[in-house]
Amino acid sequence: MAATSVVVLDRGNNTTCTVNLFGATVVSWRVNNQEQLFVSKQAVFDGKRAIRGGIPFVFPQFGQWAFGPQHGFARIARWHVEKMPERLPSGDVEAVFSLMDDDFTRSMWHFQFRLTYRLILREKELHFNIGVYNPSKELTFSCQLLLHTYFKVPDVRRCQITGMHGCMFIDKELHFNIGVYNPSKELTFSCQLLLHTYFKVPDVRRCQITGMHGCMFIDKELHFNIGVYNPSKELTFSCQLLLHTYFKVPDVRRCQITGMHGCMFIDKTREGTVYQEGREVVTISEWTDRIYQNTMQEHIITNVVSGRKMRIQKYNFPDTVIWNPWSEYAKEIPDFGDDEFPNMVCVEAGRVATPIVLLPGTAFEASQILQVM
Ligand SMILES: O=P(O)(O)OC[C@H]1O[C@@H](O)[C@H](O)[C@@H](O)[C@@H]1O
Repeated sequence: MAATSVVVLDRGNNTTCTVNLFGATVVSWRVNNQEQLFVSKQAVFDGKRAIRGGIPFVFPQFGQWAFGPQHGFARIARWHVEKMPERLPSGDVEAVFSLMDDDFTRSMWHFQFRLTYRLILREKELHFNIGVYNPSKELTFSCQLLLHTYFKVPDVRRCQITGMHGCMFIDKELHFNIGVYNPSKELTFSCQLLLHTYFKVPDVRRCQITGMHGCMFIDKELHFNIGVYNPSKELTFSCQLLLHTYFKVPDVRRCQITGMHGCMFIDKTREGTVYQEGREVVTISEWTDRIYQNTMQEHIITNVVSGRKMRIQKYNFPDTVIWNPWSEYAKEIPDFGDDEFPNMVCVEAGRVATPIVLLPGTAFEASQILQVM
């Protein structure tokens, strides 16, 4: 498969959605031949760098990451086509993409995971359904335990043992069944261990003990340090998820964005200071990089392509990031034109402020609907 393989959902009437399998990046969404998404003229399609525009898929990390690239690996990983575009009885077109852990993802993040990304192209809408699964198996164990005690008796033929009357038995040994319960949620434990041996000596004042010369000591007991190793891997993972949507707009200075009023936001242009949004609508007239928390389920962006409105509806995506690099920061982005900033705004639905925690065998689902109004 070439680095830039694409899958096209075609609903007819020049309404299409194009997905590049590199990152499952939606690189185009045309409604009646009108492109709704911004892709930079300087975007690079080399199968290495994240595509600058469209809808990159941010997972498992939003922002800088100590273990891998900014915004995680999903946007630079090769996704699979789970279901090729198919026309539904409604006339809408559906396609499903997926990403699972492999050597590439495990080189940064050792967890097993599976992402499914279902897109449905409707007449004026694009639907996104995302599933994040943790397929790891539980670490609960079952076991048997027995104290195999040998009692000393003068003659076993003269012993009598009570307590078994009426019990079923399957062999000739005497089993003590003892329940063992593993109450752990966390898999990693820390503990201390000590063999508290009482040596019998005639007079402790005459004993000499070697082997401590030069050692630090904290009390008067003799400690034997024994390493204990828990070989289980962590199976529960936490992650962040975000659809980094670049909307195409004729002039970002004329856009208004609803749904943030009263929300707290982290302002990344002001060293992460937290503020509360006092405006009914957010407007953009400078470098903007904000993580709004617990935003409304719906945002409306005014003055997008052809002066229309764009509605964003989101489910299980509590946060909304708003980003525009403006002229000063645009210059620092190699795959973004210096003069392109007025023609885009990123309004990104996600779950980033508090991470998603997935125990083995559990799933998280979220969705977004974009609608041209
Ligand atoms: O250049 P990247 O990695 O695609 O990121 C673009 C922007 O993405 C936004 O989501 C972040 O809030 C910004 O801080 C970041 O600059």
